[in-house]
Amino acid sequence: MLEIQLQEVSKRFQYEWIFKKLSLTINSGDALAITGGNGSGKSTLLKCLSGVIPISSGKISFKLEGKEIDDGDKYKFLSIAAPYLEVPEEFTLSELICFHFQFKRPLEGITTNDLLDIIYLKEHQSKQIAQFSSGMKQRLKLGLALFSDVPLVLLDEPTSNLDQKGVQWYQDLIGKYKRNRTLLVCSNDPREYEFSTNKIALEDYK
Ligand SMILES: Nc1ncnc2c1ncn2[C@@H]1O[C@H](COP(=O)(O)OP(=O)(O)OP(=O)(O)O)[C@@H](O)[C@H]1O
Repeated sequence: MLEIQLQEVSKRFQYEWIFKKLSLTINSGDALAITGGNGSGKSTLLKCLSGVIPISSGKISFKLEGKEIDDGDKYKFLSIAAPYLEVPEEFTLSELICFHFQFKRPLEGITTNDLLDIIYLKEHQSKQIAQFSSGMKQRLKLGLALFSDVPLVLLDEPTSNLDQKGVQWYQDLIGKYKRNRTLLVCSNDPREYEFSTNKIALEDYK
């Protein structure tokens, strides 16, 4: 059971405040939509939450079964799919999945073969990622994030580069595999977060 608490969290780049005094509790199993116009700070907030970049003030705490997790260990409990996160292009698909699951265990009961089927890329398993289309890469990123056995899944613009079939696939995937995990989705597209249980708009924290 992972609980995330944000206490008066603010972030600025040089003299530009991106968001200010954001306080929020995200309970285990919540599906939170983080909305806001272009440039409002959605990706910045996700990066702060994952520990990729520091916050300017306030506190973000992760508590697992009531015990606070050290900042340096937070990455172990989360997975991310985002447009700015690249996957190593020199690997084949099978090699990459195998590599990824050496660091993050797959969801219980899911094998590499299952994942290849679910992301409908089985016939491309021996192809180098460099030769993937943008939609194929996106299905791969979503698959790796959702099928990692972590209590927190962070998704930034999850349907970017997906066609209509891909959007439907994404919605079905969340329905089937969210399980009891916490999900945070940064988005401007309601189709990406229609399942959400809570929603914040970053315009409210300027
Ligand atoms: N490393 C950085 N240095 C300086 N400014 C930055 C940096 N990263 C982001 N910003 C600024 O922070 C603001 C928020 O950007 P961010 O990418 O978080 O917005 P967003 O809501 O995710 O936008 P979009 O919907 O277009 O993806 C922008 O003004 C952006 O220029």
